[in-house]
Amino acid sequence: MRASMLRSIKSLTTSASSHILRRGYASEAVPERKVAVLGAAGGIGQPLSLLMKLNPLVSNLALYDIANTPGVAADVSHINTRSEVVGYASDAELGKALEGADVVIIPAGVPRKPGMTRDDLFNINAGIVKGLCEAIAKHCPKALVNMISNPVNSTVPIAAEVFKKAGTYDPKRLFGVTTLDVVRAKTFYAGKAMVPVAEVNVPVVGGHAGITILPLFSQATPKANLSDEVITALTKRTQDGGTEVVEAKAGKGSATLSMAYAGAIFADACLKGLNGVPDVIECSFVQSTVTELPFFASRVRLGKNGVEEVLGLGPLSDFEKEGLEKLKPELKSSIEKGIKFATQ
Ligand SMILES: NC(=O)c1ccc[n+]([C@@H]2O[C@H](COP(=O)([O-])OP(=O)(O)OC[C@H]3O[C@@H](n4cnc5c(N)ncnc54)[C@H](O)[C@@H]3O)[C@@H](O)[C@H]2O)c1
Ligand SMILES: O=C(O)C[C@H](O)C(=O)O
Repeated sequence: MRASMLRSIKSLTTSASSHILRRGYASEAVPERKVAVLGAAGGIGQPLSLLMKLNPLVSNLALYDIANTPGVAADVSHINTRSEVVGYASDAELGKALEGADVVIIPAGVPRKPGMTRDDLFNINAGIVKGLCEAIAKHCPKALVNMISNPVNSTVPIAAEVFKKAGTYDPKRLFGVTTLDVVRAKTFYAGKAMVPVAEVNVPVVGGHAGITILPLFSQATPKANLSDEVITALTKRTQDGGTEVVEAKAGKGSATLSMAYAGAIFADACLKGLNGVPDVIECSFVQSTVTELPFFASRVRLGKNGVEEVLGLGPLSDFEKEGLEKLKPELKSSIEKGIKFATQ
């Protein structure tokens, strides 16, 4: 049983790496890339560190947390893949963790408990994110920052203001990770449309909290003839996906495994973009002119400098147009809350 499981994991990583290598460059041309995970010993941080260790595009993996880092780093470092793993365990070591990083992934911060909104995490997580972004501005100002810590609708504007204050802000390099919304929308859609989940594409736009999450099922592929009732239910389930997990975990945190998967997909897309792989497109919460709001999640083309192009929304159904107008006041206020926190 154990041997066959190990064989499956090995074949999974081998086929994943050869697939990635096939998509743009020969193995000998894969550049050196350092990825830093801040909050690496947490519920998301641990499986995300594992998945980044399995990614053949990573040459150096820096695992930083304020608690339990040595054990996680030692454990992950024994895996026989390309990257060299170093753990960094205290504030004094944060600079070294960040130095030379191409991509910094931030899952540091507290998760929700049942009955809480993501905004209820603001008071603790805003300060954590601010401190980490100050260090990024100092030690790796050119890194692509993948913000996972909630509330994403506010933590991304906080990061932008910290970088502006430090004189290092480049909107092309700051991303709110909304990939889990896309992962959920794809899974739920495949279940209802009875299509192979691996073939499904669904853009999810707006933000990352409740009604600010707007899946565009009218653009989902493969096409399926779903009723308005089913589309409404799919939309609600995608918007409440995080809460579904928080309630199921009953006080033991929020999504960690599916988030690690989503975070690994997004970081991999950033690395591919940096490496010059063409046509890498993912949804992300970025500085945007797609609507009147200064930050908005939509499909983004990734390239050698981060965001190469923020893509528009495409044609929306009446239901989606209504959802778009409804989400704007909440998203605007979360963005303003983040900006106010960071500028005062
Ligand atoms: N964007 C998304 O889709 C998404 C999905 C799931 C969870 N989240 C968010 O991700 C965050 C982390 O969730 P989790 O379940 O991993 O929580 P967790 O409590 O299991 O882990 C958080 C980790 O962050 C560490 N940490 C705290 N302060 C730190 C600091 N200053 N520097 C470095 N590390 C620090 C903690 O020691 C801990 O190991 C939460 O805010 C959660 O809401 C976002
Ligand atoms: O719901 C949460 O609090 C965590 C995360 O944002 C999620 O969508 O799962």
